[in-house]
Amino acid sequence: MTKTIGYLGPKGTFTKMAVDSIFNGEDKRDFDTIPACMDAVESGEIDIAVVPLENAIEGTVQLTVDYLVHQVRLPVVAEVVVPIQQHLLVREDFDGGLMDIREVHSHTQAIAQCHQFIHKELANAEVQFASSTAKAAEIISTSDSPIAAIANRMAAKEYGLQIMSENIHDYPNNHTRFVVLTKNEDGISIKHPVKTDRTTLLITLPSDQAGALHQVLSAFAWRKMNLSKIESRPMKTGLGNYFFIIDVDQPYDDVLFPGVEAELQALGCKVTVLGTYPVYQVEM
Ligand SMILES: O=C(O)C(=O)C[C@]1(C(=O)O)C=C[C@@H](O)C=C1
Repeated sequence: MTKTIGYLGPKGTFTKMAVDSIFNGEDKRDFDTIPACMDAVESGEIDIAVVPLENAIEGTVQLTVDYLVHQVRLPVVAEVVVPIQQHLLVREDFDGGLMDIREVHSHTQAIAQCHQFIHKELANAEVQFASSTAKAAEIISTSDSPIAAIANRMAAKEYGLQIMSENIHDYPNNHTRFVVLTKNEDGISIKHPVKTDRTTLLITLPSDQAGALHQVLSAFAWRKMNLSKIESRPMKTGLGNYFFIIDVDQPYDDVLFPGVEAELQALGCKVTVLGTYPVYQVEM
């Protein structure tokens, strides 16, 4: 049966690029926000959501992580890493220079990835946040004011815009990790070589215990389990209360992971497995 896949729209977002790079003919539906996309999987309206999780320049997409942890606990079943190239787009009929641009529109993550360019090259432009990079492109395509969007090449095509400056992200090695969320992974087939396998854990420490984080990390260290990310986020229950998200670069197994979980539980930690999944790397 055809699966329905939700993504942050409209057409031309980086998330849509991520979806197209791993899924072929499925039914693809765009949503206005990342939470709306995840809610639609939770309610059963769609089968799969693909959402951004982390960017190499700007770090964690906090909205995704917080919504996943606090609102809808959907299993992560795959990850796709996509190269991100940000371009400055203007209407075809714009014939001014960079200093003539009065507003620059984009998603918060894209604005953050291009801070230096905006600061140095767009000194007369006011930053306007949009719900996605493609939404920003759509907005500027309908305005005859001297305004620009930061978005990708697909958005330029989709909304009939010209690329005024290419690759304006502040650091060249720009990639975003997207995760595939679903309640039922049966029938999902991704035809792409798997780069690695990863397991993501959510760990809550016992409150105010000296050396607790050190003990947590030791449980992985002496088993020689490689951690590729550790990040703390507020529990939202009061200042000083945090949980940790830990990425382990190996698939869940029947020996090492249950051992870690038992050890951490004995320390008073709460451990939840958010997913164990293949990671796909897309080249553009
Ligand atoms: O606005 C988009 O195009 C998105 O798909 C969202 C998003 C993000 O939230 O990180 C995805 C990848 C890029 O890092 C910039 C924006």
